[in-house]
Amino acid sequence: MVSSLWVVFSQVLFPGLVGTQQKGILILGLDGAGKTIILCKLQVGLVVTTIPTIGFHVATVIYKNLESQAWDQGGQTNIRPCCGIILQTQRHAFVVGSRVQDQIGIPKSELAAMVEEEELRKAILKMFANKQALEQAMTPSDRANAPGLPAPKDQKWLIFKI
Ligand SMILES: Nc1nc2c(ncn2[C@@H]2O[C@H](COP(=O)(O)OP(=O)(O)OP(=O)(O)O)[C@@H](O)[C@H]2O)c(=O)[nH]1
Ligand SMILES: [Mg+2]
Repeated sequence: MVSSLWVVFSQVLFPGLVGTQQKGILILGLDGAGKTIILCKLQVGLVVTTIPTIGFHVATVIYKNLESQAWDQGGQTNIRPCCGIILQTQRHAFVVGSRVQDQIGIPKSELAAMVEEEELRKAILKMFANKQALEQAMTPSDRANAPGLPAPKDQKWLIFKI
């Protein structure tokens, strides 16, 4: 069963999709942000117990006219070796936790490394502020303005709560 999260996720990443399409998604973010849970929820509609991802976790999600291969990169994994995958992947989602303590560890270097790639300079970065159901969660706009998330130069970016 595909969850309503996938409807949000796919519409944010691929607005106005027409006809049957195959698309790739790369999910990046700090360790513990909730990337693997999101991918499992997208894939099987269930919230599962996770362990930290070492390397990549790859899953195919099929919903209506969209078949997507999603790459979930462990937050402790160096971004550089995966640049080839980044460049082949049509869309990129950056997940941040929305609790104050999620700012510790700062995704700045990860994000900076990503947007520094020449091919991604003109990309629109879609960021997902996760853990919104928690009482102490910051709003997406507070999260976007919080320390540690640089406003990338010349980079349009959008933030969505999940
Ligand atoms: N309350 C709450 N907890 C969440 C949410 N998403 C993830 N978590 C918790 O955050 C922890 C880490 O989730 P993961 O999905 O494993 O995080 P990850 O981003 O894949 O982490 P790495 O694989 O280390 O990069 C788990 O204990 C989850 O239960 C959420 O939306 N709400
Ligand atoms: Mg993981």
